Amino acid sequence: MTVDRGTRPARRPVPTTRTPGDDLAPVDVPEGPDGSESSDSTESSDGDTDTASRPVPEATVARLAVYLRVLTTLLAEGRGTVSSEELAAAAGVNSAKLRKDLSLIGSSGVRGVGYDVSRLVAEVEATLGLTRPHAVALVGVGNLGHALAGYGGFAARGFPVAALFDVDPALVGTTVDGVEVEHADTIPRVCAERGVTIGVVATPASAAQTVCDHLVAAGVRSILNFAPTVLAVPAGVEVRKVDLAVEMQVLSFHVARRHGTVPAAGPTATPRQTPREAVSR
Ligand SMILES: NC(=O)c1ccc[n+]([C@@H]2O[C@H](COP(=O)([O-])OP(=O)(O)OC[C@H]3O[C@@H](n4cnc5c(N)ncnc54)[C@H](O)[C@@H]3O)[C@@H](O)[C@H]2O)c1
Repeated sequence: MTVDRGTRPARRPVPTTRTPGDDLAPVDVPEGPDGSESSDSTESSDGDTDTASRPVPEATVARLAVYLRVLTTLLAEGRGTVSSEELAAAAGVNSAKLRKDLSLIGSSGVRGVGYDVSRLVAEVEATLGLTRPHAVALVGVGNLGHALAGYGGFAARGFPVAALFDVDPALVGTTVDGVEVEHADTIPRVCAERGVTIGVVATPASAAQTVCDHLVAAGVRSILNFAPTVLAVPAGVEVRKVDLAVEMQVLSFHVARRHGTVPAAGPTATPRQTPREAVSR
């Protein structure tokens, strides 16, 4: 899966207050076996005038979102600065990795002081494209969709639910958290009118591609898909697939490995059971 980096806003200039060689300098941290960050791991931001044009690895993007959650809490508490160690601990990563991540977006701390919280929030938000809210349309207001639509945390983090769609006559016309459920036939018109930028698909798999096509036709370029199917989209449209069962399978793998029940070399081992469905992310 890829992350659309083309729309990333230009990085704000960062004052060069860091002392050369201080302990907050970006550190080269080798990444995991997927090698996802290897292409960027040997460069420091020192003297690099092209940080904003370099791709930010997807694993870093995911961690930036976690750092932002911690930072916004600190900001709300009135904190002016935070050390890399404190921020890393709160985010659940090691501090070298955190410094490396932040160096990739051109952020650096000051020795003995740490990072300026409000400036770091602005820099991470700019990198994640969060300088303006993203109107979200959710399609399929069933068990999952209803729960997602009613979760206030999305709006609080810049993703207000602007539209809800379903085809069930019993649902169309009802409201969830003040937003009316409209018929899915109106997706193109309503999404265009409300400037929807993110579509969430929470329909059965059989309806997901059609729904996705309607969202794309309405100009939606980012889709979060909960349905257990792979969606085909044109170039320039990003799809992220969420599958909690896959996450649990990964957890299961780690538990099994800890207990020594997973052979080191999988291909030669006798498979326990073939999964009914292979899900790609
Ligand atoms: N990714 C995950 O971790 C995860 C977890 C739970 C459920 N799911 C998936 O999410 C989807 C929804 O699950 P659920 O339990 O809420 O199902 P549900 O049956 O309760 O809800 C589905 C809703 O989609 C609506 N719908 C059907 N066709 C539609 C269309 N063409 N346009 C608009 N709406 C339409 C239905 O009327 C219904 O309200 C399923 O595909 C399910 O497999 C994924």
